Amino acid sequence: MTAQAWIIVAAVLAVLVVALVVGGVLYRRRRVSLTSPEPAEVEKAKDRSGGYTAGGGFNFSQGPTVAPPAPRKPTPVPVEPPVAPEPPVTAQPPVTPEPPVTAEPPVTESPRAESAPVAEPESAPATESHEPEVVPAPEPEPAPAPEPEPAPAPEPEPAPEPQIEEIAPTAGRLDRLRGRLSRSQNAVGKSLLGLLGGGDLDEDSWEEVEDTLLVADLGTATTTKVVTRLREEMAARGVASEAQARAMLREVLVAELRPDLDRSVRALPHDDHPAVLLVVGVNGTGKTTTTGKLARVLVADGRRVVLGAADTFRAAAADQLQTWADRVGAEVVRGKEGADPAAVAFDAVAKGTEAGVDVVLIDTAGRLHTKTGLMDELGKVKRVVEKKASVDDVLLVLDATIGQNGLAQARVFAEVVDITGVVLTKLDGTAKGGIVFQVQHELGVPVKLVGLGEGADDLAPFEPGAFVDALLG
Ligand SMILES: Nc1nc2c(ncn2[C@@H]2O[C@H](COP(=O)(O)OP(=O)(O)OP(=O)(O)O)[C@@H](O)[C@H]2O)c(=O)[nH]1
Repeated sequence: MTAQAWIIVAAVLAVLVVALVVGGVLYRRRRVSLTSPEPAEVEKAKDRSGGYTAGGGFNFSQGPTVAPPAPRKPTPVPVEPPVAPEPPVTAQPPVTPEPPVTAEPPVTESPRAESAPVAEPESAPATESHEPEVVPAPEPEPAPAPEPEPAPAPEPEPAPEPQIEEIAPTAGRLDRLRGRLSRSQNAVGKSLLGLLGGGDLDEDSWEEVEDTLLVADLGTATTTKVVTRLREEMAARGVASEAQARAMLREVLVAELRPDLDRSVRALPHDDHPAVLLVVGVNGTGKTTTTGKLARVLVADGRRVVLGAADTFRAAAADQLQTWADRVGAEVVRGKEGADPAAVAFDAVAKGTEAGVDVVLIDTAGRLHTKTGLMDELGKVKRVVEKKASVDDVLLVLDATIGQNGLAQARVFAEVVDITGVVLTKLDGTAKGGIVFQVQHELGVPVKLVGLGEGADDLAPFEPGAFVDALLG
């Protein structure tokens, strides 16, 4: 072959290679991708918080990882799931009684449905043969009126998108809500500072200090401790001004609130299942409200939340929770009225795990701590949930306005379920915030959150320093 022939062959080969490469690229571009989107994209799609991330304030942590429950047997729940939808009843087409066909085996439901008589088409096929008929001469057909345009089928109304609300920033909540506390609390602070600021106190004045602390619901044990420490500090340092008195009082009260306690809400998910939080307490303390407010905080933090409406005694309670959930785009698992609360709680955790959410918050029914049966039932709720996943936080909701009575409730609840945190609600409406000291002292469990109003964002983390500042005005 001549050199010229070689050049021609090489050129043809080069053109072929280029054509193959270009063809390959075009083919790839046109192909429909069946791979799932990048995990980050999925995360983004699922995140309904609008990318809002709290800058601090609330402190979330992961609960201790408990060994997974033993592999479940086919029937893991000892209770009937309440919300299992009834199998859809498919309407059977009317069946004309047929003469019994003896040779055939008994016909089961579905073949029967298939063998249902098929409606004849209205117009008989043109090929059918008929007796010759006298057909009248066709009348001249009037010009066909223009067919009216078929009215477009009304588009099904799209279900109204629930209005997702904007959530107040979670950082610095207690600071912003401090005014709520101080309005009702700082009468206590003023009176204490008035007494201590004068310097040397006589016995009557110390008694007055004691009375003030008792009226503020600090309880006898805490009051005695606080007064003893104040007397020691006063003797050691001396107090010449109200500012010094304030500093000393603040130090003693903050120390009494045990700033070392872990107040984080254990709402961070585990590797293979969501965090599970149980919200318990007496009727009307603010459980549902707190569950809703907490869901908002979590959503604002970019978490995906499922709410379990385990208050099955009152349909209104589940509705109330549903409203809270709709406002932040969370999902609610609820049962029929009167369903077993333990089963609803179990279902909520199952649903949350399956959907890969971060947190499942379970709102339980209010119960009188004096009703043994109801309290036993609460224990059952926790045990049943734990067949699915460990409960990370059991939050006892206490109404701060009821003072000492709240403590009695706390004791009974603590016997039935291991309380791991307290939410003190309605601190905006009471001068008895001292119950915080007692609850922690009695239960050895930290107050983690405080409710400071009926507003959707009136929930704040509890911070001893900020609380005492509010108390002292
Ligand atoms: N002022 C004030 N009111 C609150 C606070 N938290 C809850 N509430 C109100 O307390 C009332 C009872 O709250 P719920 O959340 O329904 O109480 P619950 O414990 O779920 O009640 P049951 O379902 O009956 O057990 C409602 O009117 C709430 O708005 C708070 O921090 N401050």
